[in-house]
Amino acid sequence: MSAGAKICGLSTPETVKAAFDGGAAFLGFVFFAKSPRNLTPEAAARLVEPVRGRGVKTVAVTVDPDDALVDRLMATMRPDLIQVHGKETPARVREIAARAGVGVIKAFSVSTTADVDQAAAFDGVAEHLMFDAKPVEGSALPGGTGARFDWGLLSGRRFSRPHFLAGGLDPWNVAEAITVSGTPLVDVSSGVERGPGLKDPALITAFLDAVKRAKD
Ligand SMILES: O=C(O)c1ccccc1N[C@@H]1O[C@H](COP(=O)(O)O)[C@@H](O)[C@H]1O
Repeated sequence: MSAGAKICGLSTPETVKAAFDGGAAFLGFVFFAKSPRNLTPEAAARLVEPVRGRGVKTVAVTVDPDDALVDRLMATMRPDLIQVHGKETPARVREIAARAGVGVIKAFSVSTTADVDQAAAFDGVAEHLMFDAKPVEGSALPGGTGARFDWGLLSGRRFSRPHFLAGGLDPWNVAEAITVSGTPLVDVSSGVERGPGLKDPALITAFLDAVKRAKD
């Protein structure tokens, strides 16, 4: 069975359509002021309307979200999942899931085996775990930078629910990343862009085709 894919940082109807038509399992929308992909919850609500209830899961990507943002997202965009990409604890992940009434994707910054090990405390708490590359020192963004980590660190790792590999994936390397890591889910942002925050429908299609062809 091929891996499932999340296309992250969508901001136009054309790129939402390309991701949906290409068979993405998850569509991600970013709510982080420093990101070139930042949206308002109201803008994201308009973007997800055409695909709501059509089998694809929508994801609100956040960094240490406060309760006000969680409430606003649930009142407008109504995502299927909330991704948290900051320093959230297992207790905070539980709280966000209970408050929102939807599952949480907890992201980790990885450069060593120990970084992967820390995820054990969230297994069974978060709906999905996501392993992303550690950003370079001083980066304004915790994700969406195109940085990669050693995919082999995930080889043989099993969790109670399917996990994501993220960080520096693109249409040309994703098949190898799936083979090396054995990951069931992949996530991409900058690797399907022609400039910061500018998603390219043709690159989205190429990425999803490469995922379908990959062998795990
Ligand atoms: O994409 C962003 O701008 C972003 C902002 C804040 C938190 C997370 C963000 N992106 C996440 O990082 C992964 C990997 O990005 P890339 O493929 O290396 O560019 C992305 O898919 C999002 O989940």
